[in-house]
Amino acid sequence: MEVVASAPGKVLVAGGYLVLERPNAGLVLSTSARFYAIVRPLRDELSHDSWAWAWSDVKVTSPQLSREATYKLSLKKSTLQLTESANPFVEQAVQFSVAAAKVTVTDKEGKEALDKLLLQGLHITILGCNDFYSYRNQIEARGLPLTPEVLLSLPPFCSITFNSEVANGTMTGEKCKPEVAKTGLGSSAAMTTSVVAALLHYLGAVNLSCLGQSSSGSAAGRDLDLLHAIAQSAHCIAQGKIGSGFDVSAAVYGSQRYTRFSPEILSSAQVTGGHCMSDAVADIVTRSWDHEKDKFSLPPLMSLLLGEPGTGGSSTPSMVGSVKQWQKSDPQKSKDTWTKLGIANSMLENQLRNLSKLAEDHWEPYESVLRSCSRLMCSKWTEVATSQHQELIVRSLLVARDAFLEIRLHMREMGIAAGVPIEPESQTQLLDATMNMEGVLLAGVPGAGGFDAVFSVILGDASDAVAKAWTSSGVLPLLVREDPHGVSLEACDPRTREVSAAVSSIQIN
Ligand SMILES: Nc1ncnc2c1ncn2[C@@H]1O[C@H](COP(=O)(O)OP(=O)(O)O)[C@@H](O)[C@H]1O
Ligand SMILES: C[C@@](O)(CCOP(=O)(O)OP(=O)(O)O)CC(=O)O
Repeated sequence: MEVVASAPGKVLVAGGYLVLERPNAGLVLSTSARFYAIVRPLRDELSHDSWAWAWSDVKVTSPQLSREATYKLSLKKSTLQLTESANPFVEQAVQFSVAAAKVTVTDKEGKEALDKLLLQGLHITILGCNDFYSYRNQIEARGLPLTPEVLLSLPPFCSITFNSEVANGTMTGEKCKPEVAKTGLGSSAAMTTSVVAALLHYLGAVNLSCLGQSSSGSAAGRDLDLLHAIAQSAHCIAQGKIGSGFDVSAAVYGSQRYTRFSPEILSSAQVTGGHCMSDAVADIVTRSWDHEKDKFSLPPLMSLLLGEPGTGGSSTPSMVGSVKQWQKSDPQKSKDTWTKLGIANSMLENQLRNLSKLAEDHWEPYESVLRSCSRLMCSKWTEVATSQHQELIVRSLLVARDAFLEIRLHMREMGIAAGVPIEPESQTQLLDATMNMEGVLLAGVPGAGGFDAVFSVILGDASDAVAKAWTSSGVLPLLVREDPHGVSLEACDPRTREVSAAVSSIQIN
């Protein structure tokens, strides 16, 4: 038996920093970039004395990193014997998932099957879509143009390039491993979630075959909540800190309006540091997880485009630290900025929701006015509204833009006050220029901000023109798009799918 599960990467379009504190919300879009985890047994046959084994084996294969790690798994404690950690996210995902399966699979038949699967050993293969990684340097080094077509020509699940050691801390005298050059889509959250999903399904703790019918309270909804609790815990322990968790939530449930869980939920898992797995997991699964994930995605005929300006990387934890420091040192001003940001975030959300509703209720006028606006700069949008509904639609588009400009303004203010480059000048120029292009609704820095990436929300078919304009100004347009689906059970190894797609395209040609 083989189980393949996948989970998406994310883009936080609004709510950066604020989402760290309940009850502020973040608007997060999940993407077409996915991590895949494949779980199969290490051995098919078990010897007659296997029932007495205290240990089984786990092998983790990462073809893109040309890495293979093997571990001994304690069947009693659900812990891996670690001499040197190779991939803390996967290691924690394995420990938490095995412990969760033991805690939740309680029927006799299920337990017997679980024991057998564990004795057979676990072989986990991990694959991340190219969209998670930055290829900008190699493209430039080869003198190729910064176009999506060049990215498309890369083989799927390419080997991963590392940032140069100089860029990664050796200058400060620390000896550290080279870091993967990333695009900022939340690789650790998508990877952890895919591994937890594949393992929990493989071990019989959840059934991911009927995810289509998930709603809160349904069996599929409860399975997703268990998967979320385990993935979130494993992710926090591996990361050594508790962030807002919007990345894991998007990897599990897809695009959403997210309000964080209370960090106290993870206090016992944190105290044990993941060493006494069964106690930690028994505690985690009985806690009442209070994160909120309301349905939210882009209205129809709007698409998400990401670009890599390639001016360097930013460190989210240190930016968060500086913002928190500023909150302490200037409580009055920071509260004021956060209140304004909160209002603007809600305004943006409400307008996007309003547009989705208008599309649902008045599809024809919606479609025609969005198509017209997609060919014009925003200053001309009001001119093309020819009915009352279209006027409402255009008004809503313009209010959404204004709310977003307000968000950018206060994020910049916050960056200046905290002394961190949340929307640095080079990004401001690019974003202003982008927001003035035909058919562009929004352009901003995702998540914590910084130099690494920009996103844009674009009407109708205007994305190609924006991508071309970005290419000519040295910004690499990425292939990734919004895809509201969260975690998913896959029919097969994605590499075989890519091969059959390639074969069929050869036959067609
Ligand atoms: N394709 C892959 N296969 C296996 N491990 C991967 C792969 N891509 C990334 N990783 C690992 O995932 C982790 C990503 O962590 P991090 O850099 O903190 O990610 P992020 O900031 O994107 O969440 C690293 O430990 C890295 O080695
Ligand atoms: C500041 C934040 O609110 C948003 C950070 O968003 P990013 O998308 O920038 O995240 P990373 O992938 O961790 O770099 C921190 C948080 O919510 O945890």
